[in-house]
Amino acid sequence: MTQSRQSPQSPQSLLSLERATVRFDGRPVLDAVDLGVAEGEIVCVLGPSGSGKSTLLRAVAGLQPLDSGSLSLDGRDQARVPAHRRGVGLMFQDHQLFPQRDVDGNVAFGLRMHGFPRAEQDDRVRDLLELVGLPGAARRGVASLSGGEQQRVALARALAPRPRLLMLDEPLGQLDRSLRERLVVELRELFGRLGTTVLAVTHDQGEAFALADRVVVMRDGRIAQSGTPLEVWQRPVDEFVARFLGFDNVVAATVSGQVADTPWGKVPVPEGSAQGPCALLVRPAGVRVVAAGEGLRCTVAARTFRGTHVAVHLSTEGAPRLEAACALREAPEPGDEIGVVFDAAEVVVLRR
Ligand SMILES: Nc1ncnc2c1ncn2[C@@H]1O[C@H](COP(=O)(O)OP(=O)(O)OP(=O)(O)O)[C@@H](O)[C@H]1O
Repeated sequence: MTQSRQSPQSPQSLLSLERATVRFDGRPVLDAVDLGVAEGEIVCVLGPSGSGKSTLLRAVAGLQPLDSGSLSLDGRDQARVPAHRRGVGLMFQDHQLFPQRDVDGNVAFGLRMHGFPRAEQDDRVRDLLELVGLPGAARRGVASLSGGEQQRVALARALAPRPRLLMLDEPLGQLDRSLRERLVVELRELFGRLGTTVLAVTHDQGEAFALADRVVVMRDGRIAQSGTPLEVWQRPVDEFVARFLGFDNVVAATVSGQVADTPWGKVPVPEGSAQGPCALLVRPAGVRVVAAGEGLRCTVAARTFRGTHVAVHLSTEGAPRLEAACALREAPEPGDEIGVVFDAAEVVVLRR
């Protein structure tokens, strides 16, 4: 497994979970999770529905007690610390703004709760609205704002009490794709500038990879893999993570030396790959189309335009379909008979 940069016990960890476990009806929904989040780090937790992401956030926020294991912030155990004393900020998917209040009333909410003097509240609200790109919006009613603007107000509200840890649950879930892509870049820049430590949960891998310093993939209450976006993308550890990331060229194989025996024939593997039976991933970029008569014989079944390339779906006798990533001008047509060779640099031997 790829190691995270911080061990859960690391003295630099702002947040540290050790064997954190939550059970519902006897079933572990968080199952002995070890996780450290360093000061200033942005960690995104990814995983399919029901894998325990929200339960993890709720446990850190103090909304869900652990059944066993421990959770500390700044090295202090939080078992007996109620939610409102943990100094963490939470922003949920449906951002739950107060519809009857204006923007100022929403952003200043936490500051009023904490008894900040009025002048300081006003200063902070002004600064935060500037920061999230809504200068001068303090008097607007939240109902008159667009979805993206409401999201920014929710973010300003979560940031206002200057939480030492900001937690985001599907922060951009409701928004359309182009707005999400823009906001995620802005968020990363904003958190970097403020030095905010962030633990975010999303099921959108694009969002997680764009936002995070480190990605944590969860499966059935456990951490399947943790690493930088590049590490996880380039070297998914097992078939679950590979398929979750959208890779479909995964087959059972047996590695011997620098070659794997697969239903697609012999596939070269990188030097030093683990030997013996495994699951094998061939990234679409490693499926190279060559002239018919060379390599593995395939027929083009379909093509999908993907903006930067064309995904070409290939059928071949007696083996699962293969996806190849082809340059826009070079993609073969459906029905074409072609040959395929594999590029070892794009092949990953996965843990069984
Ligand atoms: N209060 C509860 N009582 C019983 N079961 C619960 C409770 N809260 C969550 N669960 C169950 O725990 C599992 C994990 O739920 P959780 O909400 O943490 O998953 P998730 O990864 O956030 O999913 P999603 O992406 O759908 O929000 C699910 O099977 C869910 O049904």
